[in-house]
Amino acid sequence: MTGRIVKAISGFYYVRLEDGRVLQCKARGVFKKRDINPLVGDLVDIDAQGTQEGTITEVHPRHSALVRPPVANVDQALLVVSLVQPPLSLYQLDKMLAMLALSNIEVGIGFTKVDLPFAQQVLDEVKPVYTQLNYEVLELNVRSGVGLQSLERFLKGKITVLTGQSGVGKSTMLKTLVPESGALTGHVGHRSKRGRQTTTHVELYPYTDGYVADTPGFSQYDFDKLEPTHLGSLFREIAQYSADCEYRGCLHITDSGCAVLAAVESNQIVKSRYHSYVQLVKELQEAKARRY
Ligand SMILES: Nc1nc2c(ncn2[C@@H]2O[C@H](COP(=O)(O)OP(=O)(O)OP(=O)(O)O)[C@@H](O)[C@H]2O)c(=O)[nH]1
Ligand SMILES: [Zn+2]
Repeated sequence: MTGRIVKAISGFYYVRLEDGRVLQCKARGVFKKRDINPLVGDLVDIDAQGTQEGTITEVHPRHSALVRPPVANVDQALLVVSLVQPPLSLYQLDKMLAMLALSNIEVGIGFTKVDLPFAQQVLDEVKPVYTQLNYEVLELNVRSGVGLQSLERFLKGKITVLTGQSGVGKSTMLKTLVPESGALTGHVGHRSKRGRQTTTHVELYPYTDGYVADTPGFSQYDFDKLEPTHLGSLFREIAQYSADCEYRGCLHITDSGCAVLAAVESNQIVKSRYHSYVQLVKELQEAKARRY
């Protein structure tokens, strides 16, 4: 039988079969020897023992694997961002887009709380910036169900991780999409704020022949080790214009004659995006300095 690992806790893997049953499984001992570590998201073969338990006998090849959070075969992320309450931080948004680009995950942006005062104004300002960069942008009011059809289309048949800052509406969204989700685990990663950074608990919830993953968030660990000169490749428009930048190893911040700077001055690159980029270059330089 073949199934998908939807949860892993203390050496047990919870494998969901095509008929919807979930079996509690152990991994075969030989995996350790072969250095195979089954991950949530893996497609696996199992031998069932009775109706509740089984043994994982084979792990199918993965098309991707994230380390922090540990989850395999993720197709895309939905970056959940609230327009107001908490207020939109373009810097945080651009930083998370860059982090997801580093992990090589496709990403859509879900703006939430469109129903609240001033949200529409904020949306009108920022939406064109990101659609112009070819990000899929969803407008959502998770409480009342506005935008749920576009969300359903976005999630269909894919394994999607929900990510975003605290308070933006991820749990509300998950509860709306998968009403049982709250009852099952109580969102280990989300509820205990103090334990949040240390827990690596990931759970996949079946949704319209795909899965939605509830994760404690993406780690900054690998991002902080990034060379500042590589950051430009994670900003779509900066990557595009830096092809015309003649300086090797250019940070596109000070050199006159830099093609990226020229594009910023002529408004072909949006100023807020460039500000986020410059701020992040500084942070990476500081992180690098701390390492030596
Ligand atoms: N008005 C409005 N409120 C929303 C919407 N989505 C979520 N909320 C509210 O925003 C608050 C935070 O939502 P959560 O779903 O807990 O946010 P979260 O992203 O899971 O936050 P953490 O658990 O801290 O990671 C709750 O009071 C929700 O009811 C929305 O679209 N519109
Ligand atoms: Zn340059």
